[in-house]
Amino acid sequence: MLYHTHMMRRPSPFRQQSEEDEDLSWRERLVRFVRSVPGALAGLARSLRLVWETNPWLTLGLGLTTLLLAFVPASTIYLNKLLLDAVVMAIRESARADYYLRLIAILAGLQLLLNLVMSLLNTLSNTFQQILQDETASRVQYLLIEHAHTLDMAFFERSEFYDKLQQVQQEAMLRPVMMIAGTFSLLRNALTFGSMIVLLVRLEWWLAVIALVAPVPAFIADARYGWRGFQLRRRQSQERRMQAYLVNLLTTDSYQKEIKIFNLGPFFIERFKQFAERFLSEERRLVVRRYLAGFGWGTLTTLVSSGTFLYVAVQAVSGRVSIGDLTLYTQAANSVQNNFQNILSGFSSMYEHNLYLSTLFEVLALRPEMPRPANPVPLERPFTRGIEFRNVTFYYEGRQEPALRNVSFKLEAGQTLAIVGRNGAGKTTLVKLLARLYDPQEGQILVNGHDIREYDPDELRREIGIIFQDFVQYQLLARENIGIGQVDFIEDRARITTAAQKSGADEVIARLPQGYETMLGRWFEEGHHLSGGEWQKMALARGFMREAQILILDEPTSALDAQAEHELFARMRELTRGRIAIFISHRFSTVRVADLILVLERGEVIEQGSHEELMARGGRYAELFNLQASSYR
Ligand SMILES: Nc1ncnc2c1ncn2[C@@H]1O[C@H](COP(=O)(O)OP(=O)(O)OP(=O)(O)O)[C@@H](O)[C@H]1O
Repeated sequence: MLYHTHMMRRPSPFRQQSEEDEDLSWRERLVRFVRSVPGALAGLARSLRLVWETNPWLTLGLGLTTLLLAFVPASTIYLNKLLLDAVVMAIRESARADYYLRLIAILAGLQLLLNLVMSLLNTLSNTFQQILQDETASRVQYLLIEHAHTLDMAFFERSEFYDKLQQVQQEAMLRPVMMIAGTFSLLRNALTFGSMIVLLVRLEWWLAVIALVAPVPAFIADARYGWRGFQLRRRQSQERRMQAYLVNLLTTDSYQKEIKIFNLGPFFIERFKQFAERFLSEERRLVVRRYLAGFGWGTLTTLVSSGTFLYVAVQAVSGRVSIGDLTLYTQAANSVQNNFQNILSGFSSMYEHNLYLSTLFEVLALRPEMPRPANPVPLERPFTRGIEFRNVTFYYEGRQEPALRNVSFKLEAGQTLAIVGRNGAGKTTLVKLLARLYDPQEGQILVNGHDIREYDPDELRREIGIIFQDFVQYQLLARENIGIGQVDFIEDRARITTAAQKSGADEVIARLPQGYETMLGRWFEEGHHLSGGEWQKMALARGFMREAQILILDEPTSALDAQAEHELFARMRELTRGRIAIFISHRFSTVRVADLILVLERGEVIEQGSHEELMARGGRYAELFNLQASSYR
């Protein structure tokens, strides 16, 4: 439990807000509620647009059936009254029993018809809502991934962004339809309510007033718990993300090896359990309190309706109203109370839906921060002017130390650059900046004579083929694993085969049971597992698939065996002919062939030149080169 207090009591940006909530007076709560109305209406309008765009016909169908249903209860109650009165008359006036029996039969037939219509409308309404719900959830998911795709790299490195995404995925998918269905049923309740009031006022106006007032406290209590529930989820979202991460750790193939060998299973499972216990107990407390409060206030309503019944029954005994009227009045009074309660709780759940939806719309409203040029300079192929970094300094968000400091170098078209340096020196950062995953805070990067900010980022990236050190092992077919290197050519078998030959992946594929049609990875049926080096050859083929002007390989041979590495580098000149090639490597044997070598240390270029120049200089490069060469002797 120590772990709990340490992990969970961490200050959270949302905690303060929710604790303030506990101290609010009724008046302040009312003010907050009234202030939230415009927000809820805006949320309603946005949801309506979303749902309507998903499927206008179903939305219309749901609206129509819901509204038609509004008039069923009053009609049923009125028919009941007529039926009862006819029964009483038939008993009283036995001479005209035949007439009344016929009337009873007609009324009973109408009642049956009404019930059938009601059940049909209910069925349609439920069907429409269910389908609309599924379609909207899928569309929200689609909008989310489509939107996430437009956002800059930096968003994905911010934990608040992940928290919001997580919250949206857990809570916001079904809310738009719930909001709309809630609004329709609100209207429905309002109409039913109106029709009942008409029936009720015929007896005593003040009975209508009592029925109206009784459910108000229950509504306020419910809205308050809705707000608390939302606050709780918000507060927990960091921890819930950690919990999802633990599940992922324990259920994903690539983590299993290490988890088994270090015997981490029980450790992570225990950690998961602690999170779960904490969430469940918080959740339980809230649910119990919410429903107990609902029960308490609901009892008030029940007392009022019993009182009403007693009053009207006494009236019936004294002959002031008929037996039919007695049932009508008691049913209508009940219905008014229920409807009014439904209307109020409808408002409170709309308020709750809106809280979750606002997070969804917040995420969807995020815009990329990296500016795109209004009139981009076209990127000419082939490059004639190479690459230049001019005094580039770059800080990652939230970091005090720059990852790159005042980096300058120049590379001609067709040349090869090698970047060396210790772990964390900034090598990968440098190539990420070249691909404009981030913009540097100072300095300029030029590609083919223009600042890269003048190009359209997508067009720039089309000319860059990168295979990162932590390349992705796509759980897709072998040919797709290569083809996605240039996705518009994914069906081009000749190009895929050529790329595979260049990286040596063709030999790997030749040994696979279905060749290019083999599923890779173990996540899906008949997936085939590859070794680290085999995966790397697939990733390299992906790089060669792309006929980009700049080919960047971040430790491209780290997992290859000595022979494969040698073969690749023996052909590297030919493979990258006419293009700019950039390697990041810790192996000096591969580095020495480069036209230009940059030695990075703590984000700074401390030496640059060809292998011969740097060796002659006798500096850091020469020292590292000799160090590595001696270990091979
Ligand atoms: N996304 C990120 N957010 C914040 N800091 C980062 C991020 N990526 C890298 N860094 C930091 O920037 C510095 C340079 O990292 P970089 O990945 O460029 O090093 P590298 O030279 O490629 O290292 P290696 O040889 O280990 O691959 C490191 O201190 C690292 O912690």
